[in-house]
Amino acid sequence: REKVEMTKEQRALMKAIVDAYNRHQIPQDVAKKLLQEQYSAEENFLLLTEMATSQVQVLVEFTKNIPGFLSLDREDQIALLKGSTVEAMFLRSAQVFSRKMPNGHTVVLEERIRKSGIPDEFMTPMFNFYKSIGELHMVQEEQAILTAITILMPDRPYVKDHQAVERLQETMLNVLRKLCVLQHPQEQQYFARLLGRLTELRTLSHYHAEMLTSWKMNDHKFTPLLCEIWDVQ
Ligand SMILES: O=C1N(Cc2ccc(-c3nnn[nH]3)cc2)c2ccc(Br)cc2C12CCN(S(=O)(=O)c1cccs1)CC2
Repeated sequence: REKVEMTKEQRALMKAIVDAYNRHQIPQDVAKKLLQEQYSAEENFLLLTEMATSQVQVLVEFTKNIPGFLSLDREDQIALLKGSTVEAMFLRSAQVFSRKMPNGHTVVLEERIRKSGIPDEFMTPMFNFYKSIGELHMVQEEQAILTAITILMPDRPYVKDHQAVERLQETMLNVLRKLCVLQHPQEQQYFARLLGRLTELRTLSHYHAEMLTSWKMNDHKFTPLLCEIWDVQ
């Protein structure tokens, strides 16, 4: 098998994306609030909403730092952000949640999320996804690039310049493919497994859209940013 090596450009691109991914984190006090006391379902929901709002802000900042993103057509930039936020947020939540939270906390958070008015038929696929991400033991470079690949999905609704997005995503996929070979030499199909998670994310985002409707019915409140990005109300 030929020796896989990253080019100088690929290493620079990877560094830029990882730095952006790590630079923007949600304020830990928000996540900590979830862990503190026992709240009612409504208060839990409000905390998750607050956290989701910070997550979206963090994802917008991360996206702006993806090399090439800001040179895309402005309306396409918006279309990519709106189309990918739920998937990118769930991917990042699963990554951070399994890494950041000491075991005891995960149990508490799981129970808080369960008790926040999220329907069970959504909890199961969500936690299956979260576990399947944890089992991959992605290095942070893989996490950051996989998140960028999710955002640069050319087939999002209303994207006009399909080619331009495809070219950017292709560059990321090439870096991720090499990275997987270098980081997981024993697992031939590791790269394919990572991409398989993106399919699982699409299913989650369909569930999420359904949930939004039911939350809207039971007049759950969302922040202006989430209403804007999720077309709520
Ligand atoms: O909140 C979640 N969590 C807990 C969580 C998320 C992120 C951090 C964190 N810490 N530091 N950086 N990030 C900590 C805990 C989590 C964990 C795994 C998966 Br899969 C998914 C989630 C959601 C994502 C948002 N939804 S949501 O349905 O969009 C919704 C919005 C409003 C009310 S409910 C709920 C589940």
